[in-house]
Amino acid sequence: MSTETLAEPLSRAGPRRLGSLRLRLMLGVPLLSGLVVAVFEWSLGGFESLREGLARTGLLVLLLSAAQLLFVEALLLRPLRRLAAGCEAMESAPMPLTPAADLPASGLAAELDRIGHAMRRARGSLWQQDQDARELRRELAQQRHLLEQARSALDANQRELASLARTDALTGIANPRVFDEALRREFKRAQRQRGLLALAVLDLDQFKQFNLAHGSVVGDRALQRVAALLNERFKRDTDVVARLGGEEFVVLLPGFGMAEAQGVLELLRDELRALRLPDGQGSLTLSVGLAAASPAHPYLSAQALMQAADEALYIAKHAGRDRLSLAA
Ligand SMILES: Nc1nc2c(ncn2[C@@H]2O[C@H](COP(=O)(O)OP(=O)(O)OP(=O)(O)O)[C@@H](O)[C@H]2O)c(=O)[nH]1
Repeated sequence: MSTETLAEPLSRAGPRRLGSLRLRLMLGVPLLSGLVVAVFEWSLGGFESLREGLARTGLLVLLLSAAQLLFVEALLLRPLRRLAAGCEAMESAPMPLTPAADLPASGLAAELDRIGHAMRRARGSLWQQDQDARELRRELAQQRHLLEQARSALDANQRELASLARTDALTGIANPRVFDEALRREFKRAQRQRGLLALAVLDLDQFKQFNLAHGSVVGDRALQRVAALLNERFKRDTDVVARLGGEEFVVLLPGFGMAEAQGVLELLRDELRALRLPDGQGSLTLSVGLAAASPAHPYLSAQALMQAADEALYIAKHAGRDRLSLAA
């Protein structure tokens, strides 16, 4: 049974109810006893006079009342009041515990005091457990909050890592791995659908000289400008622009044949030549090797298409740079 259940009826027996109990005992028991004695004596021989009988009965009632008052007060009501007070105290914060040595040693009062004492101890212990549980709940909420923060930081790190694994750190465009995947995917699609696929390898001319003349920091910014220009020019969903490494870039144009791709790449070369480089540091030119797969001009594999574009670039370089060369 919980202490609340135990405490309720006892604490409800407050001072008013105990007072009424005392009144009933004080009046009822002596009157009843006096009446019984009077009837008994009268049956044995009767009183000499009615007055004498009434006086003896009244005296008896008074004596019994006094004795009963002492008995009820000392042995019953006082301990009950203490017990009720203990129960009321259980409704609030724990009371300081009475040391066991202070409790009466024996008798009804001692028993009731022990019960009250035990109930207060139980209440104190429950109160303490409740406090501990609240503290634990607070700590748990804090830990949960920290865990949420750590989880979202981890998610952000994972997203960043995934992005780093797919992009070129300097320019932010796709890296060779992403390009390889796209080339294989688009080549298979073009084969399946008997479509067109153009592939251009682009290499900045004399970039070593540019770096030497302007420094590698300016060289880095020039590479970023070129990447941004490529991104702007080739922005269809299916276009793929990547940096293969150093000053070499690649563009994959699904749906484009040789002539169409050549047209946009020549425009790009013009734009690059006119590109304002950081701090007005001269200009750059571009050599391009272009290959295109079509039903009329198929390639055996994606690697073969790539190799054809590479060979075309080699020819453009050896023919004097700053030009676009078509694969045979
Ligand atoms: N600033 C900068 N330079 C780079 C980077 N990667 C490669 N390079 C430089 O690019 C230059 C490439 O030189 P080369 O391979 O000789 O090519 P090139 O000078 O452009 O000559 P051609 O290709 O024959 O026209 C080297 O000096 C590299 O150090 C980079 O990320 N930043």
